[in-house]
Amino acid sequence: MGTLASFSSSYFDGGCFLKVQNEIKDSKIRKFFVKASVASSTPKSLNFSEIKAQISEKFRIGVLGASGYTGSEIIRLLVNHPNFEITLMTADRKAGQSIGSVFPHLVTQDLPDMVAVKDADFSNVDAVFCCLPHGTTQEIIKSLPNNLKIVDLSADFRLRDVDEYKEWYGQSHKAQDLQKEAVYGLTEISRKEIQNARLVANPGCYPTSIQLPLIPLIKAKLIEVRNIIIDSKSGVSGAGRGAKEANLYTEIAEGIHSYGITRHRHVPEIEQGLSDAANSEVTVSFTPHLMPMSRGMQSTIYVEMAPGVSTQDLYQELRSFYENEEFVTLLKRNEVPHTRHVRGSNYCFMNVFPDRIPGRAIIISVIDNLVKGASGQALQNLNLMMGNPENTGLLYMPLFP
Ligand SMILES: NC(=O)C1=CN([C@@H]2O[C@H](COP(=O)(O)OP(=O)(O)OC[C@H]3O[C@@H](n4cnc5c(N)ncnc54)[C@H](OP(=O)(O)O)[C@@H]3O)[C@@H](O)[C@H]2O)C=CC1
Ligand SMILES: CC(=O)N[C@@H](CCC(=O)OP(=O)(O)O)C(=O)O
Repeated sequence: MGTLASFSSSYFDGGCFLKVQNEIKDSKIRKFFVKASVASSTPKSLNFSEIKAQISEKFRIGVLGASGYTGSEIIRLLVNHPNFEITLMTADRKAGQSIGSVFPHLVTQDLPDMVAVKDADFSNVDAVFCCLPHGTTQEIIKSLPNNLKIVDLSADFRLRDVDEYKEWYGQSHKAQDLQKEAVYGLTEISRKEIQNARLVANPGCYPTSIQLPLIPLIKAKLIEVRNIIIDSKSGVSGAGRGAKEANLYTEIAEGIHSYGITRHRHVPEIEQGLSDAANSEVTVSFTPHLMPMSRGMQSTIYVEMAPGVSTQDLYQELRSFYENEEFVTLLKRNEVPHTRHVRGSNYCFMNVFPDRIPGRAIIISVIDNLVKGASGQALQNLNLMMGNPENTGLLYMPLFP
């Protein structure tokens, strides 16, 4: 099998993987190569024992809430991950079912059946993605073995102030010690802290699309922190898979509507992140809208620039802040970000435009709410926490058309 090393180097050096792929007889090793092809960071050449070691030493991953939209999205990403292997999946009403029966698009995957959280065996798991509704999440996380690394996709550990949590989420926090430990996981902003965290609070989808463009501009003092107006739009998968009358096709199709006006629970999360960046209290006007599309999110943000600052300055700042970032892309001047151009990917596309009113600018950012707004960013974070290159398993191009 010494030839494997040359297969690997010929693939990694020459990009001729498809040609050699069929010559690799061992299906497990072939699978490894297929998976490695999505990880840009895979070493240039590996010998056989290194390959074996990588195959057998995958981290064992639990997905809590595998029967939901963010759960199924993390599974979609994980099945092609070279260093992670799903060993546990949980559901609530759908406990006992196979993933293929609940999500037919995943029927080809050989995965464990879903079990109830109370019946889950965590001895077989190194890390979990917690894709559960807020409120229930904190109690479940509190009951997990404390050697597990956790990325929580719910809102339960995002707000540092437990009184604020109570005010916006209508219940007292039941895991306040863990809340103190949690690191807010906006990857591009808090990479170092995330690397050393045991529990990461993955940001909400709206806050991700809003904070990514605003934090660098606020830190550089290029925009006024008063008078920030944010208009956001989300696809319906943002509301989860649970059946709700308000999310019926007839209620969503052929129109859009605003909701949560002045009181959406992402307001304190957005203000917490922007206030940290400003080192002073920031308040925002934020109105989300529901769009007749399954996935995608756009935030259109109206800001007042600091005296003497131009949109060119905002553009330059975002360009230098994100120039080495894999997943945040500042488009060329005048190019308009579209949600359809990031669909199914972990990218955030953004741009800055001069307003007609002097001194004001309009910033547009787009993400896929289920990927950069949820499961993709969660995987980016767990990669960091487990010592993997951050982009591992995330280099899918957007699905278009
Ligand atoms: N959808 C999105 O775009 C985003 C969602 N989030 C957050 O991620 C989390 C998951 O969201 P999403 O996947 O959309 O939600 P879904 O409603 O689609 O899925 C919820 C999951 O949790 C399980 N579940 C529900 N109640 C319980 C319970 N009491 N005990 C154990 N398991 C339970 C469900 O199981 P079963 O199906 O068997 O009932 C299902 O697997 C939420 O906190 C959400 O706010 C964050 C960012 C974006
Ligand atoms: C369209 C839609 O309903 N979206 C959800 C936000 C999704 C999200 O990010 O929620 P978490 O904060 O729980 O993670 C909402 O407005 O509540």
